[in-house]
Amino acid sequence: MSVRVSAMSVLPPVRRDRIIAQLPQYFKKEAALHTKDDFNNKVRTACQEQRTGTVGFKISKVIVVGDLAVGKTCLINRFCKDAFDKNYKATIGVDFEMERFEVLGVPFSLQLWDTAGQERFKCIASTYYRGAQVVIIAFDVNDVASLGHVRQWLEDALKENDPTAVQLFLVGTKKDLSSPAQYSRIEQDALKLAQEMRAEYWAVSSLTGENVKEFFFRVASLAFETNVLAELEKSGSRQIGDVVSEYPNNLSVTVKTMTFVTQFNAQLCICFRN
Ligand SMILES: Nc1nc2c(ncn2[C@@H]2O[C@H](COP(=O)(O)OP(=O)(O)OP(=O)(O)O)[C@@H](O)[C@H]2O)c(=O)[nH]1
Ligand SMILES: [Mg+2]
Repeated sequence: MSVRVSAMSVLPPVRRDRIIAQLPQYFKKEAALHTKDDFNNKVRTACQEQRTGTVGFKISKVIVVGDLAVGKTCLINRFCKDAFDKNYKATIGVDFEMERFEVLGVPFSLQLWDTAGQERFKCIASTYYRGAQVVIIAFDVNDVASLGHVRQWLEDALKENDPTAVQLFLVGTKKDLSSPAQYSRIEQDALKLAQEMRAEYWAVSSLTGENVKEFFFRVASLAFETNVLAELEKSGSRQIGDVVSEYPNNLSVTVKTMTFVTQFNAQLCICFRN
């Protein structure tokens, strides 16, 4: 019995508007994490053949950082709840939302961490930065200073994470408040910064909803693609009998044992349901 089937049957089905079958396109070609038209071929094939290992069970951590009142909470609320609040309520510490997707037929979840931008809450928030696969740095396209602080936010977020493993996004918010001329001026600087940081650039409006869904779909898709590729690399180099994990007390887990544990967990899921 397939482990994937049992896990899916325990959870409610993924919302129909969270199903991703095509790779969502970048916002700006000059500042994209990659510019390919479609998912990596190996990833597509692995999904078709149900060879995605543990990816379907994984939850990828995404942190959203940036100056106070740039619109981090509104961005998450627009996507997760399709809601917008014009009144500012500062985030105290952190908050998080879970979003479940189905990418190329495989379940995939993002845990979206909304952090505080206010200086006095920053030290609480920063303790939650660790273990992020995706870092989203938000700035207000109508506030040059908030763009100027992006590097500091990046530095703080990367202190707690492996800089080579993190996927970075730079997001300009409140696009609805800027005129086309004003916007294109700040966009030039933002694109330059995104290129230097190796981040993918987006501009959104949580008030109108412009680009919000497209943005999060792109985040989910690129995080998923990276996870499947990593999983394929791991399983490609793994042979039956190989030691894949060493515990301090000299207990080692072999590939054979791992398979047994996975099957055992799947059985448990089924017992739990019944
Ligand atoms: N016009 C417009 N206003 C927005 C938009 N996004 C957020 N705002 C407003 O900006 C203010 C701050 O938004 P929040 O989402 O609370 O900001 P935040 O970044 O979470 O702030 P902290 O939690 O303090 O870090 C609120 O009054 C929002 O209504 C937008 O896209 N357009
Ligand atoms: Mg907030």
